[in-house]
Amino acid sequence: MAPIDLTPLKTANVPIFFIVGGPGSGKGTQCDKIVAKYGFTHLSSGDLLRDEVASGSARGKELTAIMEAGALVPLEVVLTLVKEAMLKAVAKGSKGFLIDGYPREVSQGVQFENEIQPAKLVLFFDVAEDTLIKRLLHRAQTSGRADDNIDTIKKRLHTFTTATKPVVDHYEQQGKLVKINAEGSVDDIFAVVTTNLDKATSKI
Ligand SMILES: Nc1ncnc2c1ncn2[C@H]1C[C@H](O)[C@@H](COP(=O)(O)OP(=O)(O)O)O1
Ligand SMILES: [Mg+2]
Repeated sequence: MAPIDLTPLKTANVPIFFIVGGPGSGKGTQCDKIVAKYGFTHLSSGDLLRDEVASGSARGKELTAIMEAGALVPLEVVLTLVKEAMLKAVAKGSKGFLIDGYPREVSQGVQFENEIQPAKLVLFFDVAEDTLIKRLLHRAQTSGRADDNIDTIKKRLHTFTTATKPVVDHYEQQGKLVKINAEGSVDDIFAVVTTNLDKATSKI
């Protein structure tokens, strides 16, 4: 496969925020609100993967089996989908990016930042496991997502705890982590989010 030319993305040099949190922690909900207020582009790696599956491509068929097992998709595949989506958005004048659900492992973050550009901040939505399970079972009633069932939820929580917690520690050590208690109401959480984004995006 030919390497992707990332020059337009690097030249745009818009801020990039990683959005991290367990399944059901409210990443999608908060990102919708951030997009409305700041005009950033929200890219959910899970959505990009599900779109690829729905497209029926060969790449999509390989992904189906992995996602149904609640496991992580190979790094190269996710990063390629993210890059393609970022290039499309930059061509349309994107002001910045919310990368939701990525990195899931430290190596994913390192590779992304080496190949594209460093993230400005990492927002971590911190929610207890029993709350996550409650929210996901509730979402399952309307989401139609194959992975919103109790068996897959438990596997995803395990995958999150083992693979993603080190991501949180990694960015904490770099001083880029914003840990947000996300047990409260959507609006209370968003107030904390905006305080941090305003600080990070102010020119002064
Ligand atoms: N602060 C909050 N309080 C209660 N429910 C919330 C919440 N934020 C999100 N939800 C609901 C919406 C969904 O049904 C479910 C999962 O939210 P989501 O935004 O889809 O999470 P994620 O994208 O992190 O998986 O929880
Ligand atoms: Mg989501």
